[in-house]
Amino acid sequence: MSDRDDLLNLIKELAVVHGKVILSSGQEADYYVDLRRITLHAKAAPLVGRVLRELTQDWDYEAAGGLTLGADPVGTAMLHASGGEIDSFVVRKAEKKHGMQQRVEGPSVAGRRVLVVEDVSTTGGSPLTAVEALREAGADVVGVAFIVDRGASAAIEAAGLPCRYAFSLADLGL
Ligand SMILES: O=P(O)(O)OC[C@H]1O[C@H](OP(=O)(O)OP(=O)(O)O)[C@H](O)[C@@H]1O
Ligand SMILES: O=C(O)c1cc(=O)[nH]c(=O)[nH]1
Repeated sequence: MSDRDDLLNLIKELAVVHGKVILSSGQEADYYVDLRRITLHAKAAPLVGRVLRELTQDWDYEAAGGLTLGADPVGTAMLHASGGEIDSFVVRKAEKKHGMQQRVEGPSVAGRRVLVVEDVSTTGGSPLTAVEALREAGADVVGVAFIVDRGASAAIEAAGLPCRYAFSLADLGL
């Protein structure tokens, strides 16, 4: 079995939760894909890194990350995966008020080509918030990549950014 097959099986087994939930956007839904159960899982996290590196292997970027918290272990998994050295970064939901007062944490992204990642995206609001903060920090955003697309890829593309994802809702049987 491939890394992609192994990751898909783990997501189906561990992360799909049925029942009424409120999503980040305020929308109501009948199921949740809790990918923190995957991105923080000993066996699944390395698969996330390899699958997203493979998915974006023809894109030229020097660092990967996104809006905290869902994106954080995705960027870190990619940093640890083979395929050439990349950094990671964390985009805070708001600028830190003390210390270095950064919105984007990690090695500087100014003047560098970066990839925005997410665990799962529904509206595109979270990755597009990260894109805006990264551009303000002087980064060149080359594209956006998710583990699961819950419908956001059209909004990302409408904003003029290429978007790729490892799995659709149909892949998950949802
Ligand atoms: O913004 P959307 O494109 O619709 O995507 C949904 C967002 O919801 C989740 O995070 P959540 O807002 O629950 O916050 P967390 O990462 O801090 O847990 C997920 O990690 C995405 O960031
Ligand atoms: O839209 C969201 O907030 C959302 C949906 C989902 O399935 N999983 C998740 O972590 N967030």
